[in-house]
Amino acid sequence: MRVVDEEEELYPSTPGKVKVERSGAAAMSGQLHRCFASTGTMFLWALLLVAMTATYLSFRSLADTSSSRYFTASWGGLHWERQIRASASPRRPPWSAEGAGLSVLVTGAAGFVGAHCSLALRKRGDGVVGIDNFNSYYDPSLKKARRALLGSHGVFVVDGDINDGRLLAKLFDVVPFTHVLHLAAQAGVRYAMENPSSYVHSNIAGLVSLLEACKDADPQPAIVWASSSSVYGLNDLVPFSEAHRTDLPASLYAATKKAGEEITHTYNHIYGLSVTGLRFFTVYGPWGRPDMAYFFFTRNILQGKPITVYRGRDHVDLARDFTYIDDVVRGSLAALDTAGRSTGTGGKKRGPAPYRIFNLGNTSPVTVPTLVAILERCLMVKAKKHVVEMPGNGDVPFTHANISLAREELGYKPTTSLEMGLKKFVRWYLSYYGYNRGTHAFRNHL
Ligand SMILES: O=C(O)[C@H]1O[C@H](OP(=O)(O)OP(=O)(O)OC[C@H]2O[C@@H](n3ccc(=O)[nH]c3=O)[C@H](O)[C@@H]2O)[C@H](O)[C@@H](O)[C@@H]1O
Repeated sequence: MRVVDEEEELYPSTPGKVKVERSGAAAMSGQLHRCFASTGTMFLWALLLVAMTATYLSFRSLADTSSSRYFTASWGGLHWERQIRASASPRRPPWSAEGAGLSVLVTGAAGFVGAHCSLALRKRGDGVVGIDNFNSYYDPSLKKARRALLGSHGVFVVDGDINDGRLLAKLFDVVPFTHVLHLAAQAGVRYAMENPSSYVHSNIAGLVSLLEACKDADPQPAIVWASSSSVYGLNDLVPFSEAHRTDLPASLYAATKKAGEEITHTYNHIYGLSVTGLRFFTVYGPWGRPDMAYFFFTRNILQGKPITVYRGRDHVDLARDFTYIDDVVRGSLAALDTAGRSTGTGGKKRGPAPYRIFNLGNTSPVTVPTLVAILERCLMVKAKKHVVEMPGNGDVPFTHANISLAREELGYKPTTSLEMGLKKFVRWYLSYYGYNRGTHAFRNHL
């Protein structure tokens, strides 16, 4: 009885397959027992039963070792492969001014930065395939809307998890991706105290699973991935430069991003994978993440609900180097364009490959009260502010990027002020969610 219970837990979405075989085998043995009573025949059938049980057990262990829960995944098949190939094919000829198009696997493609980057790549003629697990960290309907937008531009997004090694291997089998833009992650600084294991699942285990697939792929892709400004942690030298220490994380989120930098370094060192880590600084904009302050402040202000504004020690305001999505997209695409090749084949390094890290910030920090004041102006509604001392929840008092390195090597040059970017965000927010009261006034105002 207990065995069956455990199985139900193991195969929650496929109760039929394995159990049917087993109960089928048991029923069959009963019938056989009645029909063939002679000892010799019984012995033969007993042997057959043992063989069947052995086959079943080896199938089960295979299922276990290859992450059985993915056996039911809705991917695979000729039609699916055709969709993947079509989506991955660059649409600009190799002799075009920009050169041959890239073929990019974007993880977290239904996420905020992932959707914007996928769209930008597609628009300039690169091939893009997305993968996203559509988890419910925030409203999955927003992720699905982003996927629909991508679909309307010919970008196919696979519904799957980067921890599914079989799926990743299949994708690399079907398409020789030139690049991977790895943006799938468990984001959010403060949520790490609520659900620490989700950070390990996505940012550590998921990253390793992806790197394993990349190192085995032939050709190996170049990897550009999202690290975070949070790796600077308690570093108090400003502006934050790539040369500063990053061994003082203030949150588990930051620690997993820092670990990601070390893990990618290992794969670069052992397998010759070309790696570029981008330290994003509080990225915001249209189609953004509802868990971020600017987003839910907007919602609460419009709904007349209070917002909590954290303040640092000695009444010092918190500040962030808020960076507009379009600037980050330009930096990310430049990172893909300048990424040198991976050098390994057959899982073996054939020579040194590039390992790079860049800050992608705005270089002009803004305090949280100023962020609120800008939103109040955009929304023409006064916020109900509730100012509290910053709780010990992983937040750092300020961030400020030095972007010299990205400017030199990527030509990165952010051009959007927080005022301008928030205007665009609010315009999108109102058009996406609709807001009956005074929508027209807002439209004219923006
Ligand atoms: O730069 C980064 O690397 C990180 O930027 C953001 O993290 P964070 O800067 O904390 O962004 P928000 O959660 O939007 O918070 C912005 C500011 O508002 C403050 N805040 C947040 C929430 C709140 O209720 N009240 C409040 O004052 C925070 O303390 C922080 O100073 C993202 O959420 C992370 O995923 C990302 O990695």
